Amino acid sequence: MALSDLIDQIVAVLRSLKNVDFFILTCIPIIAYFVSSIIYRLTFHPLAKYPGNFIEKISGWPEIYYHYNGSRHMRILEAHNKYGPIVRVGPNKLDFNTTTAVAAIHRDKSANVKKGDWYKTVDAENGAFSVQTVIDKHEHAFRRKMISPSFSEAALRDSEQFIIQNVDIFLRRMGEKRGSDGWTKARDFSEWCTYYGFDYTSDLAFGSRFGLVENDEHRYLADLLKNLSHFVYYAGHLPIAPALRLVMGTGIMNYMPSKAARDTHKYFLVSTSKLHERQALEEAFILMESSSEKPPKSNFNVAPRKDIFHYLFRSRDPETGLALSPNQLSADAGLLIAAGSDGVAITLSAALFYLLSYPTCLEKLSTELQKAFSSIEEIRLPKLNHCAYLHAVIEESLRLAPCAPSAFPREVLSGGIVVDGHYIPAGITVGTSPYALHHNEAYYPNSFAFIPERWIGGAEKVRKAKEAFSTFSHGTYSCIGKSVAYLAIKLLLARLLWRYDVKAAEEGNDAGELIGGGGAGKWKRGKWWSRKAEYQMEDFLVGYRQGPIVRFREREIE
Ligand code: HEM
Repeated sequence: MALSDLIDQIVAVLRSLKNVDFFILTCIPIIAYFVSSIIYRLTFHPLAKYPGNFIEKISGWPEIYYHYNGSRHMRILEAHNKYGPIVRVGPNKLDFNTTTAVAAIHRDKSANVKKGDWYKTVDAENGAFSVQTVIDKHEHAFRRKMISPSFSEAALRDSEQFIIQNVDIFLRRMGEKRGSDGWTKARDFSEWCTYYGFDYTSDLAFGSRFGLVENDEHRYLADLLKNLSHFVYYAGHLPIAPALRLVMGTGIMNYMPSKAARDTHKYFLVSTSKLHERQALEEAFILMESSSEKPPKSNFNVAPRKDIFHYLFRSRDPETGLALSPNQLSADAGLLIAAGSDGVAITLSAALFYLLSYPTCLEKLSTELQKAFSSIEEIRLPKLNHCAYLHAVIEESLRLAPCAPSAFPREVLSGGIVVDGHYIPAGITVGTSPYALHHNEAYYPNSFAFIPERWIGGAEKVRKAKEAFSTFSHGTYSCIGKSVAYLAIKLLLARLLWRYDVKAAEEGNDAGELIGGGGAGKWKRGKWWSRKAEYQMEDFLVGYRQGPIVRFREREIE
């Protein structure tokens, strides 16, 4: 059909409409609005001069789709490679790929920015913000002060023995189901590390483990958290987010058409019920202490452990004497389970993937561990922190697979901000993306290669690498659990490789590649996940992953 025939037919249909006047009166203004806003965004908008993909300059929808589809981190990197260090990634959004921008936006504690509105959706289920999602700067300072005692030196020292118990349970499971050749059956290491993440975190936060490593009763939690991350990641940017927040935390969530939305609701019910369990123990103990009649020995007359909530229940604002509200405690409970589990699990899986891909690095690390420790029990602090190569392997894994790979939104406040010599006015969202920074060749030459040596030796080389390293973020809002994370990663990786030989499993991998990399397993899904030598992640706020699929064999101890 010729174009003119098609147009004639459309006109005929329009003419046949009874309310043709109404149709024209409503359509024309809508079309005019869209056309004029596109023209404005490309011409007079304060970000008009910045480079970026056309579609992202004129609309925020592509970015929402990237949040949904898991490819955001790789698209941002591609945009930087194409357009340079400053890229317009949305009509009102800039992403920077320089260490000077990291300093201006994150390291500078007086930076004229606040957390973006997206944070409002993350904890809407709890009716209160967590320490991570609270937007008001003074309120955040208060929350950070309240949670700090849980992450003191003393608390870290206390937590080591509990992490070790979790590591030992994990190692026993890894050694099960051996064949006649001594090698165990194949297992998805990322899945088991996720279970470990939930177990050690619940142990440190609430003094009792979920027990995912031992049995499957609570393994559904892994899916709940993945779906929650995915849901809040994209839904927090939807134009209907304010309305959505009104129903979050209510029973309506159980009837939402999206499973991810329903799972978000379930996740917070579980984290809050874990908190209530811990609180009941605390209250029963306090009651027992104040009572003149001591009850027979039971769970309740043993002092609860000095876990994270032990400190949080006792924290008071020194000026007002205020404690955290029940909703604020619930929000922190949900955050702590998520924050403590995923980052550690991703790093461990990525580390094993790269060590198997780079056998000389594996050999070097194993030798360091065998030399440093004569028994597995010796593998603990402070000696653990003297293993330079172990530390370098972990830094390199955190660099290549940063747990939260894309920028967290920071909104410029009234008065603007200058970043890399550019004045950015109020209302614009700015950010730096760890995945893009970590693949910036100026800071990490041969950036896709796994080179732990980047983190050892030459002072200038290491200084440069550290400056761009953004996995834990920087400044006021940086990760408060960083030392716990390093301890949980180091203890598991060192004890695992001290005790077991490890190899990639052969089956399930028709491309002959290590699962976890592009080209293998589920990652056969197109251009964004095609780098075969890279540990692949889907960016759903935190990275979701698969593999490596591995086997273990008890090492012969000389
Ligand atoms: C490899 C592991 C980890 C990584 C990569 C990581 C990364 C991060 C990042 C990037 C932030 C800043 C988020 C933002 O700007 O919105 C953050 C905040 C936070 N993380 Fe971690 N984290 C890890 C482990 C942990 C652990 C083990 C805990 C506690 C048990 C924890 C607790 C927190 C808390 C409470 C915050 C909020 C801090 C604040 O806003 O003041 N994280 N983390």
